[in-house]
Amino acid sequence: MNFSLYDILPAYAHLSKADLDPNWVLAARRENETLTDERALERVAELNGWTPPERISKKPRANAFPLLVHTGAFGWAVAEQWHSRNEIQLFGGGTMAWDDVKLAYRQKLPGAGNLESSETAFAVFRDAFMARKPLIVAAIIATVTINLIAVATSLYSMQVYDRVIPLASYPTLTVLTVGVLGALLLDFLLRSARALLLEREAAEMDVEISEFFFSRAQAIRMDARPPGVGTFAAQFRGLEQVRSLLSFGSLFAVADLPFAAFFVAVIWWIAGPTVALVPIVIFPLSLLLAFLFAWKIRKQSAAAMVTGHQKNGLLVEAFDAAETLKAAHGRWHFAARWSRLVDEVLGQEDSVKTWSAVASSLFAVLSQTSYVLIVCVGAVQAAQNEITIGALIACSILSSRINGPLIGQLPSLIVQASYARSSLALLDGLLALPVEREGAQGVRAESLEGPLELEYCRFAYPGGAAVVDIERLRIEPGETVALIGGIGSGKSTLLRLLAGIYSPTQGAARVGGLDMSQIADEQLRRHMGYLPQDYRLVNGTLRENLVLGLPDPGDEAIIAAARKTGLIHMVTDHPLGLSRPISEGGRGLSGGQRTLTGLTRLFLMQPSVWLLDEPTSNLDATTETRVLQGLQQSMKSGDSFVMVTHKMALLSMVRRVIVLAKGRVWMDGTPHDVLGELKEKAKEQKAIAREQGRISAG
Ligand SMILES: Nc1ncnc2c1ncn2[C@@H]1O[C@H](COP(=O)(O)OP(=O)(O)OP(=O)(O)O)[C@@H](O)[C@H]1O
Repeated sequence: MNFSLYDILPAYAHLSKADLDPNWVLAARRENETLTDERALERVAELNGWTPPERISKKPRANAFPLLVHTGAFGWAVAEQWHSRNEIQLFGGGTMAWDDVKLAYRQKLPGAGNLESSETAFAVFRDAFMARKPLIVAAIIATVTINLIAVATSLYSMQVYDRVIPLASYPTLTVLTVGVLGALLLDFLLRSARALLLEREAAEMDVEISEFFFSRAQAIRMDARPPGVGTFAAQFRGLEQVRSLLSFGSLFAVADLPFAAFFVAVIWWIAGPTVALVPIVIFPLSLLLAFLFAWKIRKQSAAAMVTGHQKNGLLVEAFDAAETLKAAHGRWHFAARWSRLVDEVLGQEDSVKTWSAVASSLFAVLSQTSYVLIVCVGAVQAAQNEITIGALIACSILSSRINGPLIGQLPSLIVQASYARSSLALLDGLLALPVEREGAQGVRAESLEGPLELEYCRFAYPGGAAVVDIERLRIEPGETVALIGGIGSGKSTLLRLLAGIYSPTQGAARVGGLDMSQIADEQLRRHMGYLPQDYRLVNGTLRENLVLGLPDPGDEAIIAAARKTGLIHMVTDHPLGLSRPISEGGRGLSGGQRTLTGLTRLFLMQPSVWLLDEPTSNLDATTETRVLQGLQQSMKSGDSFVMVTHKMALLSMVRRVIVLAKGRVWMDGTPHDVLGELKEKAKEQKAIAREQGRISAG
């Protein structure tokens, strides 16, 4: 039998603790790939946009496993570890001689980033940078050579003035000119190669870093997410600010810094300490001033950045809540807030701009002053025959090299550095937020079958009091439960805790005896089918929304599920059917249509635990009946079912009702008992109200 990647890649992802996108197969299936041949992995990586697989040519060490191996006889397999000196252990049982392995690969799967690391944002950039050591070494060699060539051109001028002109020595001039032109050609080639190579690498670094931060942001625990979407998104722009500071252009400027000392040494060597004293004083003075400016604008640039993010947040909110704003005639209120923020940003940026303009002029003047003083001091020395005219010319050329490139870029570098510093602090804040189940690193249990349990479970939103406080709650497999209670009593929050979307602030939430916070997210999500109250769709097609995060079951299964929920009308009413486009957030669809899409997705998913938050609140009576029948058909006998509802009529479809009040379990029993108790309580309250009415009337 010839095993294909279809069979073994999920096992490889499982062993490498990676979160394999279930739709990875789609692209290959579209191309009718069998994925059994030697090149299959390279093609899969290319079709899915993954980084190309790393070929392992030498005998791997124990820490290099798991590996994907291809053998001529059996096709693809996953090597788990060494079995003996020359044999490898294969996933699913069996061993194989290493010599029989034709090809071995390591494949980096997207999202398999080291998300649990508590690195700082700076460390993320630094590591990406340091991972490219050979290139950095090449860049350093090029930088050294380019600077040496700069010395060569100044020495050329010195020789021309001192040796060629006085003696009219044309052969020497020819030799020197050819030599220096050759050096300039080399300079051009080195600069171009350095820029080309490094910019290409910089683009790769960008992809790597932005993917890291994107996955990290997506992995942030739901209950720890910052509330402002727009503000949160704007923080991401900080990545670009840091990136532009760390661009190779600015790094070259900084790399030139040590050469300033080298050029001063050359000036000293050519013209002696008196001339060298000029750059020795002016260069450090420029640097000192640069640090002073940086310190001066730091506070303002940080403030401008925060306000800029708030501006972005307001913009997103204004678009998101456009309908409410229009209905409430609240546009002016937002316009006023917008103008206030714009003024604030302008005010804060104003001082940054002023200081950077002052810095620009000052550095330009300092650079000129350095040149003038070198010429002036050099002229005195030349007049006293202490140095030659050639040496004077060479020193003036070198002075422009000391103050030129770096000092010229300093003002913009200072501003960039200041913004980048604030951005790094914000990105650090993002990295400090707790992530779900450490990305893909959680425990992968054999099975999650078993009860849902909460024990001494308290949950509070950031900065708030506990909204759920439950000592013990156990929902057995196969149980059907309705969660009811007044508005704001904590039903939705409790459902999210049961779904593992939120983690308890105190206590534990378990499924099948395992703490949910320990279980790999992907396994937990496959087990738990959670339908939020306001189901949002994502930009794409209806089909994409229906199979989001699921292995594509094919159109027939989708249509069958859509028939069960009634979503089928939405499919047949549109000329594009399942390919009907869905706009961001599912705008353009009714609330009921969005809920049906979410429900159909759950039917396709076939979870073991169904957690539905007011699933029928947007549905008409006929659709509600159809959906409930569909649910009963779709649920397997051991599936647990928990539904938040305000509709008392729905209690007949469950065996247990839990009533919440102020986040605590107030009543818990069969629908008959709970409804009876609720009626009793209502009667008591009426009697108390009547009594109070009589007393106050009397
Ligand atoms: N994202 C949030 N941040 C802060 N507080 C929240 C958040 N979501 C809900 N709350 C608060 O938690 C409490 C419980 O809210 P929850 O949505 O769980 O109640 P509920 O019983 O589902 O209400 P409803 O019947 O209105 O849907 C409420 O007081 C609410 O104000």
